[in-house]
Amino acid sequence: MGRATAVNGVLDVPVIDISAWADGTAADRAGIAGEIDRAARTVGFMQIQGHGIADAAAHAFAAALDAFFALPMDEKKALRAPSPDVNRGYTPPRTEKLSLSLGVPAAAEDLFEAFNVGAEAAAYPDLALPAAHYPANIWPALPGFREAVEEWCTQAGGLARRLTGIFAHALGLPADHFAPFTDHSLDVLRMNHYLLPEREVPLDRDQMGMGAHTDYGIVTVLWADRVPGLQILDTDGRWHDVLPEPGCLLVNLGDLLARWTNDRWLSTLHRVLPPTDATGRVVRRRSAAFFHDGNWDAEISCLPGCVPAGTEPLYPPTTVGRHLAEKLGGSRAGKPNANSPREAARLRAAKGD
Ligand SMILES: O=C(O)CCC(=O)C(=O)O
Ligand SMILES: [Fe+2]
Repeated sequence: MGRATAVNGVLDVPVIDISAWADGTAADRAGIAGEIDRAARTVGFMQIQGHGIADAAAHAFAAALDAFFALPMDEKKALRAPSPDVNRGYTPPRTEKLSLSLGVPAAAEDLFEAFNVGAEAAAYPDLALPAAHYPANIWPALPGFREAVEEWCTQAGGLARRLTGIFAHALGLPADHFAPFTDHSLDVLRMNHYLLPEREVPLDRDQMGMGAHTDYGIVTVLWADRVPGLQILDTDGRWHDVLPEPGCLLVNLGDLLARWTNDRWLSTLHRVLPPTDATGRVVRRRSAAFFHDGNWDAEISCLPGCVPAGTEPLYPPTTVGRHLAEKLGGSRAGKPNANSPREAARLRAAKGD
């Protein structure tokens, strides 16, 4: 595992321009893959420039997200999933505890409200996928909302898939290595909104916007307001603020890449503090995490080249479906996940704020 560069205590989340990936020379591609490998080994987060997603798609998506969260609470609550196991629809504020996805208790429910959409079994009629893992989406009756959100999923999903091609190169694997793990990937978009009504009492110190967690899948494409709140944990156990540079999308690696690479690549712990202004008032912040999580039935075990001779892999084999169910059972259904001991230990060892 490498070490991230901090300058005056501020962690450098590398900006990586991938625009030359498609048509560049072999040297261009090797350069991009090398930068990705370095960021993946040292930080687990990166800022992708040259991603090719038009500003117009981001603006239309942000407008849709605003229109949704501005709906009256009773209309939003009518869009809740029938049970917490169904990772779709609306999640009211103070419903989830993300740190339970690691099995670490939290004093209070996380502040965020969210709206989730994802891959549906109906999109793969030939595969007879289980509806429990690929449930139908729940859409609000907001003109243009579904179109803007689906377009964002197409764009973010395209970027995630392009990135897995770069990851394969960076790991010395065939270009299409990840294809059999992702041809019916369980992708989910979680739109997050951090806001408190004016009348709320001041927040407790341990109130989280979103509790500490790692992302569960392969790779996350994270669109976020340039409002402080997001923090990532470095390999020395210190939290650092992260703000995306204008025009960049944040990208972070999820647990499956850590498992495949035996922690050569990092699934970085992150959290969101309640976003506040200089006077300590909570201000509005928006983000949207597109999770490229892999096929629910894909088996995940360590890549052969990543286990040093004479040692055992750091993680036991699992399937995407089992791993996601354990994680979501923690965050959404309040059942502490006992199967993330390595990530939980990293959080427990984190230094105070
Ligand atoms: O709000 C953010 O910036 C991060 C959100 C996040 O980590 C998530 O949705 O998994
Ligand atoms: Fe996350």
